Amino acid sequence: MSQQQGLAPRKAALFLLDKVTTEGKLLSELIGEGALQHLTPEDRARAQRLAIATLRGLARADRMLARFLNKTPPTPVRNVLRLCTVELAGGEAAHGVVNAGVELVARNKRTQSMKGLVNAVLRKVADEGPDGWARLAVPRMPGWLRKPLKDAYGPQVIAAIEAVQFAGAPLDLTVKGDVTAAQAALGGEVLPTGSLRLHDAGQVSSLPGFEAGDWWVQDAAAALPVQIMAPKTGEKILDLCAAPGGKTMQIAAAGAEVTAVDASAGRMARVRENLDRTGLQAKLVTADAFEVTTDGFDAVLLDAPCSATGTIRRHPDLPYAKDGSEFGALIDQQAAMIDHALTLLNPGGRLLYCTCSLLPDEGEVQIDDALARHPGLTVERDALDVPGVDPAWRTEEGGLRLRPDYWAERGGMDGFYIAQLRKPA
Ligand SMILES: C[S@@+](CC[C@H](N)C(=O)[O-])C[C@H]1O[C@@H](n2cnc3c(N)ncnc32)[C@H](O)[C@@H]1O
Repeated sequence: MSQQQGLAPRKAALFLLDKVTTEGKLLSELIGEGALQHLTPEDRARAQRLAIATLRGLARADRMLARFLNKTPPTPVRNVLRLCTVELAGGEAAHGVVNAGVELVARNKRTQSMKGLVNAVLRKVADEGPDGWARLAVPRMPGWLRKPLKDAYGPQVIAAIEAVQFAGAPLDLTVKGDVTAAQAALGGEVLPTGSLRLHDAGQVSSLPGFEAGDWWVQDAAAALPVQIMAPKTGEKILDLCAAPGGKTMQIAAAGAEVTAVDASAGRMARVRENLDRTGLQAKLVTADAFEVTTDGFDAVLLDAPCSATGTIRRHPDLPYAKDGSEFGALIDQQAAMIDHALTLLNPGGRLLYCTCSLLPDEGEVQIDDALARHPGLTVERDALDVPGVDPAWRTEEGGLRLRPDYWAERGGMDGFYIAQLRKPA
């Protein structure tokens, strides 16, 4: 690869890093807005990989760099150093990475005066090599997030979660038909809960069965809410926050009549694509959940908008893009959504509430509060009795707490909270 070719994905990765660390943008938003569209597919994939790897190793890169810096440089220079440090840690040829780092700061008028510093620091980082990197501590989550999670789970659990987050996530698939046939085609491991887990899967759309719609990507933890809800053929089920549609497809595949609602038209387009690819049926409604007034559903799935703090294994940008300031509003909205969802259910119907959050305020506390607000509402402990679910994951109020460090030796799982409520008949 020529020097010039190597620079384009690095420049794009830096653009992403700068936006995440200074403007609080998520990678998915930036990529959705077309931030990588000018690149070739190969460079696009490389830029994305670089940005993700850098964010995953950010705290460790800062620790390494702190040894060689007297003071923190301006963010654009700091991000070049972080990116190159992570590349060097991954075993990339030192001269190529150091030259690229110097070139990246030299090209920008505001940073070009620091190219000598970048050159000197990156040479020292290169001397440390992957071994020096491996000796450093596992990166910690930023304090704003680590503190409440440490209060909830204790320091040992948080260290275990951070280790899994740093390791990254394998690819989990939910298979529409026979999982052993899919395993024969794709390899991997069938998890105790029935998802198929692939390590080093590569490009998803090139995998056998993608075009045919035999499966869809869905973390094993994210597949559990619908397994717990256990939709039946002919039931009328409302999926109130449906996009991109993983759970909608599970409900449809079970033979239920599903109405999928989401407020985002862009994300709803993904549901349409997913249904078309898998040949599954659902009625799609692009609307705010609070505007939905059609009632008479046997079950409602409320996969509520949340902090997404359970998905950091796959989305290492989140701790750097967010600061917790939006979470209070999300928690209030979740409670209001539970109350609204209950109005759409038939008497005796079930409400499956879940969030991909690690914060008890978005899980256990929501269920405690909902039970207190709605006399006669009950929580269904027996529903949690599905294959592969460890009884130790159950919580006091009757839900399921899934943590990223569960199944750590297999690659972990997303953090999730799941509970099924029953409306009085
Ligand atoms: C956790 S995601 C849902 C994931 C989805 N259930 C799945 O399994 O693929 C939450 C979704 O809620 C949607 N959302 C946020 N606020 C909403 C609202 N007020 N009404 C409806 N949907 C909303 C977001 O657009 C997002 O797609």
